[in-house]
Amino acid sequence: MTSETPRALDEINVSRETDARLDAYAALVRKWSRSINLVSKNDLDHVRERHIEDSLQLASFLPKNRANWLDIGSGGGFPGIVMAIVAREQAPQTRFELVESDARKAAFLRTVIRELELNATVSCERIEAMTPRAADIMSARALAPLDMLLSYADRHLAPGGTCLFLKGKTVETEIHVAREKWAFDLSSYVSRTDASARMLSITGIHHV
Ligand SMILES: C[S@@+](CC[C@H](N)C(=O)[O-])C[C@H]1O[C@@H](n2cnc3c(N)ncnc32)[C@H](O)[C@@H]1O
Repeated sequence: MTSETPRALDEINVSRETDARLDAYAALVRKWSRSINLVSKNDLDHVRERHIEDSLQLASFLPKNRANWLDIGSGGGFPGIVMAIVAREQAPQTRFELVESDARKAAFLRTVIRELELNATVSCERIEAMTPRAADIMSARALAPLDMLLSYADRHLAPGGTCLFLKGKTVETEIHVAREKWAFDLSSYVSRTDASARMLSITGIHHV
């Protein structure tokens, strides 16, 4: 097993305007969930606590300078839309691309981007089929095991770029398996929404 000592994540404060946008986004998730499956039925009354707060943990990694942020397997927009909402005020020079292969979810994401006036686009494609993006930051939540995410990063991350992955309780095993194929620098952070989950920040990815 791997033994990176997880650290604590910084507390995130958002303005009243950003908070209102996050609430408007949660309302859109609930509305569209009547026809498409964006979050589980059990989570519909807890979108803010279970999905938005979890995604918000990446906000302290918003870049200070102009940057391209690639969120893959975005689904209903976690964490990509949440980051684009925070960035609208805190890092407006950051441009987001959300990759989602399901056409109905991609249509939902485009609606949110339009209604909340976000600096983001949606690519309705499979990540494996896309031309390399040279992203400064790549994020993913609940998409694939770490070794697969690193193969996507190897293709789509710019040199010196950073991956931010929200991972559940299998994280230690996933890190162990990934280390058989990949060398990388890892910082691990304890999730504020679930003590057994981790936020991973990964740089310097290359094949072993
Ligand atoms: C389990 S959901 C997670 C969605 C979101 N990230 C979240 O945390 O709620 C995974 C999403 O990734 C999309 N997806 C799965 N494989 C993909 C691929 N290879 N390329 C692009 N999107 C993919 C699916 O359509 C689905 O919406």
